[in-house]
Amino acid sequence: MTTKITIFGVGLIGGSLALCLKDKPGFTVVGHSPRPNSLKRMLERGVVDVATSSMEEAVQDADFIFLCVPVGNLEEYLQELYRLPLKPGCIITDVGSTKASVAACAQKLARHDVHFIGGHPMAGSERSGVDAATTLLFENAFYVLTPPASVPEEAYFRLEKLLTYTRAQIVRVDPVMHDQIVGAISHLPHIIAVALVNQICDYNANSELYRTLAAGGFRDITRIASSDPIIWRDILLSNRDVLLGQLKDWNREISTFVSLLEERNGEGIEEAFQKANLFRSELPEGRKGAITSLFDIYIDVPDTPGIIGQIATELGEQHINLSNMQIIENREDVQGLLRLSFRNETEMERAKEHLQGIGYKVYF
Ligand SMILES: NC(=O)C1=CN([C@@H]2O[C@H](COP(=O)(O)OP(=O)(O)OC[C@H]3O[C@@H](n4cnc5c(N)ncnc54)[C@H](O)[C@@H]3O)[C@@H](O)[C@H]2O)C=CC1
Ligand SMILES: O=C(O)C(=O)Cc1ccc(O)cc1
Repeated sequence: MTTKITIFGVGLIGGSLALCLKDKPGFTVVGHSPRPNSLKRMLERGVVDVATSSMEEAVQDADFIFLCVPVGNLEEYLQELYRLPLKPGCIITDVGSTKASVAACAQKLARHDVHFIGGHPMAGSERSGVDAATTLLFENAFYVLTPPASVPEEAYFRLEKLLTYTRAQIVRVDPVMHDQIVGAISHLPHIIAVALVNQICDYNANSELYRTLAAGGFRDITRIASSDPIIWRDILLSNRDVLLGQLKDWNREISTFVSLLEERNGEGIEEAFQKANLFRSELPEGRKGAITSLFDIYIDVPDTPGIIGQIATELGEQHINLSNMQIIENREDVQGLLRLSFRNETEMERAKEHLQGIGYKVYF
């Protein structure tokens, strides 16, 4: 007997889930999109076994249905789904970055023959679309599930078992609590990163030097400001009430710094840094958090045409997943410094070893 898994919205997250589940014994992965181009691309990339624009065909006999569309579209998808004939016992889940609104919607629609369990894989990136999908995305990350009390344990365990293929750690959280916590550690930092980049963008209108000197660390800490505008518009609007409260607290934190500076209060500044230092030192290590870390190495490269392609091919041939690459400084006839970013330490270590082995000088 085959297990049919249907995915609506085969983009970064839907495509990565599809890749984790496809080719597993007894599984058939079906991708849905209303757009012919998306259907063609998901088949070309080989992330699904079957691609269809028919919602009825997609859900017919499905054991699991994943909604991986933007948060703002989850309600309309749920409403449509609940009108269709579904396999008794079918589990519907989503991957949205907020959980309270979708949980409330599913509770209103409730159907006795199917189970809705909200989900949120707490890993991702600033990139989007099926081309950015990867099997490694969820490895070593947390995957939040928010089952309502009405869902039988048997159904919860069935979903939990399926998700072991993502190699993420499942955690069970109340949806309202989820939105409070994820608002603070993911949504608020995205707002702050965008506001900070936009502030510097405005300064840059007076001198291009702002952009030039913002290389390196500034670029790293504001990576999340490059996230998809539609995905993030929906997340912020969905978690609006929580974020309005947290932004008030943020304003208070910033006002404290304004006062400390106005009063030239050096002791207060030291205390603020000490408090932050202590809390940061206690953050868990060795597991992906809500915001993905990048693992970077640097190599000297000659300034010759096609060098980036050569390095990418070298790593590709070793099946090493490169997340990003950038020339830091490259003048004609001078050695350039190439930054290579990886999503995990293992890939970074393999790249380091391989590049050293073929004669590159590697810095880390
Ligand atoms: N980007 C990230 O790192 C993470 C995102 N999420 C959540 O995952 C969901 C999907 O996000 P991503 O995969 O990043 O986005 P994406 O843009 O890569 O994929 C979204 C998919 O939904 C489809 N789609 C877009 N607009 C649609 C619409 N109006 N109606 C129907 N389909 C539409 C797109 O064609 C695409 O296949 C969102 O709910 C997001 O909150 C969860 C964890 C991490
Ligand atoms: O780019 C990053 O590191 C992210 O912050 C990814 C991310 C985006 C949305 C989520 O709900 C969870 C993780």
